[in-house]
Amino acid sequence: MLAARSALRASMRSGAAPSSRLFSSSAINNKAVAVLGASGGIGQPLSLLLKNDPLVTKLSLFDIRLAPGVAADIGHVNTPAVTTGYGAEDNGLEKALEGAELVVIPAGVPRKPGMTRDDLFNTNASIVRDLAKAAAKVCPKAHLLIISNPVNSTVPIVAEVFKKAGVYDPKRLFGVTTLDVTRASTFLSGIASSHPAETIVPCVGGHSGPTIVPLLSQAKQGSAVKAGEFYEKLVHRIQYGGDEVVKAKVSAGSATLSMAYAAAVFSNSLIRAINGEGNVVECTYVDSPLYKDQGVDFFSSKVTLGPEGVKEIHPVGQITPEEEKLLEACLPELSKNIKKGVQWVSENP
Ligand SMILES: NC(=O)c1ccc[n+]([C@@H]2O[C@H](COP(=O)([O-])OP(=O)(O)OC[C@H]3O[C@@H](n4cnc5c(N)ncnc54)[C@H](O)[C@@H]3O)[C@@H](O)[C@H]2O)c1
Ligand SMILES: O=C(O)C[C@H](O)C(=O)O
Repeated sequence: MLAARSALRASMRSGAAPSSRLFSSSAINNKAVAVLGASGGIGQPLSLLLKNDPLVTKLSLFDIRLAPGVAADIGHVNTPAVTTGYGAEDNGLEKALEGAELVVIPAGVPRKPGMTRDDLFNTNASIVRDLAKAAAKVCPKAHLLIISNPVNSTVPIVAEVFKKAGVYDPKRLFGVTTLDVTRASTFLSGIASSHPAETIVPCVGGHSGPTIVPLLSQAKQGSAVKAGEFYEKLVHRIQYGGDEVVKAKVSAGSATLSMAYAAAVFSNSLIRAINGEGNVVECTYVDSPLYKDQGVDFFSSKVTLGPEGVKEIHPVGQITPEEEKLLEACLPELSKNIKKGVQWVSENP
C-alpha cells in the first residue's frame, strides 16, 4: 500500500522544504514504534496512520483496554509493520516496550468543556509517570513522544523519571506540539488564501492557551494579518484551537483525529532524521537552553532533528513587539507548569 498522499504534509514542517506526501520515505532503515494508550480517541487513528507509514516495521499497541482488538483490526492493513496488541495483564506493558525505538504516549484523560489542560494533571501525571518508568527500564534509549496533557508538565515528569533511573538523554524526549503548528497553518491559510502546505507558522513556548506563541511574522503570509483586532483574533484562535474542538464535541472529548495526524507527521519526521535525512525541522517542546535563566527548562521552538533525536535547538529569532508580549505572557506560566510537574514527581516518585 502506498503512503497516503497529502499536500498538508509540508504545513507541519516548520523549516524544511515542502513535501507533497504525508509520509516521505527516503531511507532504508525502519523503526519499531510502541503506542501507549493505543485504544483511545487519538491512539486508534494514530496507530492506523503509523501502520500506514512505510518506515514503521514493528508496531506495538498497549492500552489498559481493547489493545489486542485494535491491533487485530489494524493488523489486517496490508503494509509491512507487524502489529501486536498488549493489555495490562501478563506484563503487557513491558512486552510492548521491548525493542521500541520510538514510544508515543497519548494515554490519559481528555478535557471536557470548562476544563483547562492543567485540570487533567491529577489523573494524567501518574499515568505518564508509570509509563515512563516502564520505558526507562525496558527501552531506555528510545525516543519518547509525549502527547498526554498537560504537556507542559507531563514532559518534565518524564524527564525526572528518566533522571532518577539514570538514563535521561534530553535529546530523546519530545513534547508533541505539532498540532499547534498545524492549526496555525490551517487558520492563516484560510485568511491569506494560500495553500496550507506553503503556509508555515512556527509556534513556540508550550502547549496551553497563553503558552502557545504563534510567530505569524515568520510566515510568508503573515503580513495578510495586520496588528490589531484581526491579528488578536487569529492569535486567540490558534492559542485556544483545542477549546474550539472540546466545545464542538460537547463533552465527548478533545481533538483526536487532527492530533493523530499531527503525531504521525512528527513521528515520521523523527524517524527520517534518525535514519540520516538532513534538514528535518519541527517545532517541539524539549529540554531547552533558550529560557533556562528565566526558570523555563522546557520550551518549544524550531528543532533540527538528527540521528540522536534533537540535533539543534533554534532560538526564537526576530519577532515583533506583539509577539514579544505574547512571549512575556508565556514564560511565567510555562515556568509554573514545569515546576508543578517536577515537584509532583519528587513527592510522588
Ligand atoms: N499534545 C496535544 O496536542 C494533544 C492533543 C489532543 C489531546 N491530547 C491529550 O491526549 C490525551 C489522550 O486523549 P484521547 O482523546 O485519546 O483520550 P481517550 O480517553 O480517548 O484515550 C485515552 C486512552 O488512554 C488509555 N489509558 C488510560 N490509562 C492508561 C494507562 N495507564 N496505560 C495505557 N493506556 C491508558 C485509555 O484506556 C484510553 O484508551 C489527553 O490527555 C489529551 O488531553 C494532547
Ligand atoms: O485541547 C485539548 O485539551 C487537547 C489538545 O491539547 C488540543 O490542543 O487539542
